[in-house]
Parts: sequence; C-alpha cells; structure tokens
Amino acid sequence: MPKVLISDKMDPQAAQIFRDRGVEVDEITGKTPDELKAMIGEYDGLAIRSSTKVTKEILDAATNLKVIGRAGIGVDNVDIPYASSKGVVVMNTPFGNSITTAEHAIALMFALARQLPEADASTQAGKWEKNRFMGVEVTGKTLGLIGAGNIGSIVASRALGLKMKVVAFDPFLTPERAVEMGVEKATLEELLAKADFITLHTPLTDQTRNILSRENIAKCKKGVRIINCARGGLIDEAALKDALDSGHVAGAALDVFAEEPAKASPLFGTPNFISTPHLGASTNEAQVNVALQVAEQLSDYLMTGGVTNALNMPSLSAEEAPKLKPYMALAEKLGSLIGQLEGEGIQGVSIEVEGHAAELNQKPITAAVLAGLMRVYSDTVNMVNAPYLAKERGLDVREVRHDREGDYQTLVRVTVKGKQGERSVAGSLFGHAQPRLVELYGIKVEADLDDTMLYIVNQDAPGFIGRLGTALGAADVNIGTFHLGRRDQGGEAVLLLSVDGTVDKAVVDDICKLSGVKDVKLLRFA
Ligand SMILES: NC(=O)c1ccc[n+]([C@@H]2O[C@H](COP(=O)([O-])OP(=O)(O)OC[C@H]3O[C@@H](n4cnc5c(N)ncnc54)[C@H](O)[C@@H]3O)[C@@H](O)[C@H]2O)c1
Ligand SMILES: O=C(O)[C@H](O)COP(=O)(O)O
Repeated sequence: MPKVLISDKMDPQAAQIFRDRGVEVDEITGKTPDELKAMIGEYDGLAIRSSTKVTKEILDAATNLKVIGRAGIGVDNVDIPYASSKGVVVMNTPFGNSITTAEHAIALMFALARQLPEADASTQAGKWEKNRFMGVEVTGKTLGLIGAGNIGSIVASRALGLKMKVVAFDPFLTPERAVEMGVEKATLEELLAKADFITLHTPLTDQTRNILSRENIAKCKKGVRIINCARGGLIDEAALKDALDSGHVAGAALDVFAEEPAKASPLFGTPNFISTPHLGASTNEAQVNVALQVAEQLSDYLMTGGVTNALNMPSLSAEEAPKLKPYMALAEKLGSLIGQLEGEGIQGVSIEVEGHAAELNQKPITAAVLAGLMRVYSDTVNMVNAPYLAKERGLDVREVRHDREGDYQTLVRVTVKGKQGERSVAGSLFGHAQPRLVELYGIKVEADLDDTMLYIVNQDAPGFIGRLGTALGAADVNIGTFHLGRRDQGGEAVLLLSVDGTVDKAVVDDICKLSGVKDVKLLRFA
C-alpha cells in the first residue's frame, strides 16, 4: 500500500480521501528540515502547502518518493529541476484557490482606499478620529494589473464590476484575450504611469523578481497604492518603505514577503502599510478545494498512474492510464532494446505510432521510450526524468503520428540515429495487452522481450542452430523461447532467445566464436 505524508496544515478531507482510495497517510506538520529529512524516506507521496521546503537535501533523503502534490498554486518551495532529475513528479492545484486569492487582493485594495486597519485600531482604542481617516473612491480609478493569468483575470473582472478601468501588463496576454477580459493591454511603463492602484499576480521568476524596483516605483503616479498577493520578491521592500515614507506611494498592502515567515520588516509600523501573513488562499472554500484536489491527484498517480496538473510530466487521465499502460510497457522495452543494442553514440530518436496507438496521448509513450533508452546510461532513469536527461544530452527527439494502419492494428516504431546510421525496431500489442517485438533492424521477427535474452546475428546457414543449442546446453543455459528472423535466404539472420537465469560472459564469448556469428549481446529487460 503506498504511503503519503501530509506535512503542512490541510483540510482533514485530504487524509480521508487518501484512506478511501487505499493510500496510507500520516499527517505530521510543523517539522524542521532535519526532522523531515529523517522521516521522508518511508513515503511514496508528499502533500504540502507553502511551508514545507522541498530542497535537494530533502529529495536526496526521499529514497521512495514518487510524487509531490502542492495543495495550492505556487511551487517555488519545491526544487522542481532536482525533483525531475530524481524522477519525482511534482503536481499543483492551479485553480482551487484563485477566486479566494483574487478576493483577498480586492479586500486589500478597499482596506488601502479607506485605511480600514488603522481606522479600526484607532476606534477600538477609544479615539473616534473621524477627521483623521479620509479615503478615496475606487470607482473611475485605474487598476494596473501586473500578470493577467488565472488570478489576475478574476481580479480584473471584479474591478470592472466596481466600475474601475483596468490596464494590464503581461507579455503573454494576447490582444484578443485583453478585449475578451475588457482590459487595456499596456507596457509596464504605460501601466506605471497610469495606475492609481497596482496589483501583482505573476509568479516569481528571474524576469519578475523586483519588477517593482526602486526605479519602477519612482515611475509610478504619485499617490499610487500597491497590493501584492502573489509572491514576495516582486517588490523591492526597502524602496517601498522609502516611497511610503516620502508619500510617493500613498499605501501598500502585502500578503507576501521576500522572506517568510516575515516576523520583522522595516515596513512594519509604517503608516498606510497593511500586511497579512500569506493569507491569500486561506478561506474554507479554497482550502477544501485544494485539499480534495491534491489528495485525488496524488492517489490517482500512486494507485493508477494517472497524472493531472504535473509541472514536470505530461498529463495522463485516470481513464487514459490503463489504456496506455501496455503501450508504455511496450515503448519502454523497445527503447531499452535499441538502447542496449546501439550503446553509446545515439544522437537522435524518433518515435512513430500508427493504427490504434496513433489515437492515444503520445507524450507518455515517448517518455517511456526515452526511459528505456536512457536506462542504458543510468539505472535511476524513469519516465519523469528521462525527457530532461534526453534534453540535457542534446538528444534530438521526434514524435510522428501516422493515421494509416499497416500490417498491424497498432504499432510503435523507435528509430535511432547512432554510429551506424538510422536503425529501427518496432513492436505491437497482442491480445491488446501483451507487448511484442515485430521488427528488428528491418528484419521481421516476432518475440516477447523477456527478462534475459540473447541477441545473435549470424550468417543464415544449415547447422547453426544445432551448434548454438549444443554450446548453450554445455554451459547449462536453458532456453525459454526462441525467435528467428532473416533478411533473405542465406543472408543475415537474427536470433532472439529468452533464457532462464543469467548467462556468463564466458558463454557469450564462446557463442561469438561459433562459425558464422557476427554479433552477440546479452539483453536485460527486467
Ligand atoms: N497569496 C497567496 O496566498 C497566493 C494564492 C494563490 C496564488 N498565489 C500566487 O499568485 C501568482 C499568480 O497565480 P495565478 O494562478 O494567477 O498564475 P497564472 O500562471 O495563472 O498567471 C500568472 C501570469 O503571470 C504572467 N507573467 C509571467 N511572467 C510575467 C512577467 N515577466 N511580467 C508580467 N506578467 C508575467 C503569466 O503570463 C501569467 O499570465 C502566483 O505567484 C501564485 O503562486 C498566491
Ligand atoms: O501559491 C499558493 O497557492 C499560495 O501561495 C497559497 O499558499 P498556502 O497554501 O501556503 O496558503
């Protein structure tokens, strides 16, 4: 039974879903990195929010980990490249808390417009300072939206409902989408010059880090109010403090900080500065959404192989997974076969599907071929890290889909470009589920690729099979299955034998010495 650790505070329904789906679950929150490191080795899955930092050290200690699920959107607390290199799938729940976070941004905008936290504190202190708190209306004002994705577009729709004008800066926002959203597409400079309120909704990347830098804050309209419910690090906090002190910025509300938990900040105590402790996603509704989603996604992956919302692997629905499973087994065996036969020096690989295989999601088939192929170089390769390793090695990967149906109802062909030019192997499924090799380097040969096999190329001539059988018998090697194919009569022939147990190198060397033998390789598919 797979085992999952929930390491951050999550709605209890998550744990219930894991149990209902046959996954063992422990809920242990608030652990230090060292404590997490000590316990992570026993888990197949890890469910987190933003508090748990999944670093290289944690991933190195996570020897059984297959999947990390983020109950929320931002995954900057997970070292995704390293998780990928370790073959760990990373998933998030990209929509579950979007409305809630957009509402928090709007709430902070109103709190800034009417100085609500300060007015509240003053009133509860018995001061009744009616004349101290003069606000501004939002109606008719311009909201500058930096980042117009899921949350940004919800904020825009709410702001339009409040009769604001919305200008948006997002390099990936098309003019058509801007029209559909009812916003004006702008450059960052234009936005800074026009906005009365600015709200940030981008991830933290090298391009967005300090997007509101000292220089850009200076370019803002005097009296601008700034809201950040996205990620700390998008604003230069020291420059923001100076701009609040000088009055250039009339107010700022931060839900997120460059360093969290933010227990001290020069901004704390600054007039017209409001802060919340990363509460953007904290509503009952959003927390139920993300907890249910993450538990369903992780259970699907661990129990059926279904992949949803993964950041480092193609999606594969729980319905698709069982259909693709035999294809992935076939693809992995074909990749492994050609990888073992070719050895070093592969520069490119093309994966062709035809017939029934062409109706399926090809990405997992490609990932499985690459996993089989790359395992020749490293035994820690799996479907998650194989595409990354292939890219790292500069392997040219092509996918081809043929609508035609050939000799087989379904076919996967793997062609590699290596030291000997282009060579291919092809396989099909028998009885809808049994992977079988049907072609090897242009020679028709039907073979199940069993755990241990001998590949022999010889000159087609009478008596060879007898001599081979005698040599194997003398070495006490039992033949399981025997498959023969040849290019033409008297030409090159290929033999694939499955054998019980293993075969010593000395036996392989003896077979090499038999008359007519051109090549012998011991293959493993376990
Ligand atoms: N405070 C919270 O609790 C909370 C809750 C949920 C999400 N978030 C954060 O909010 C942010 C936005 O989430 P989302 O779901 O809308 O993400 P999203 O991916 O749907 O949207 C992000 C948008 O940013 C845009 N973008 C990327 N680079 C940009 C750049 N250089 N300049 C301008 N725009 C750029 C993208 O094109 C995209 O449209 C994320 O950082 C997420 O982690 C915070
Ligand atoms: O990216 C997110 O989803 C938010 O930052 C929410 O973080 P949290 O789950 O820690 O509240």
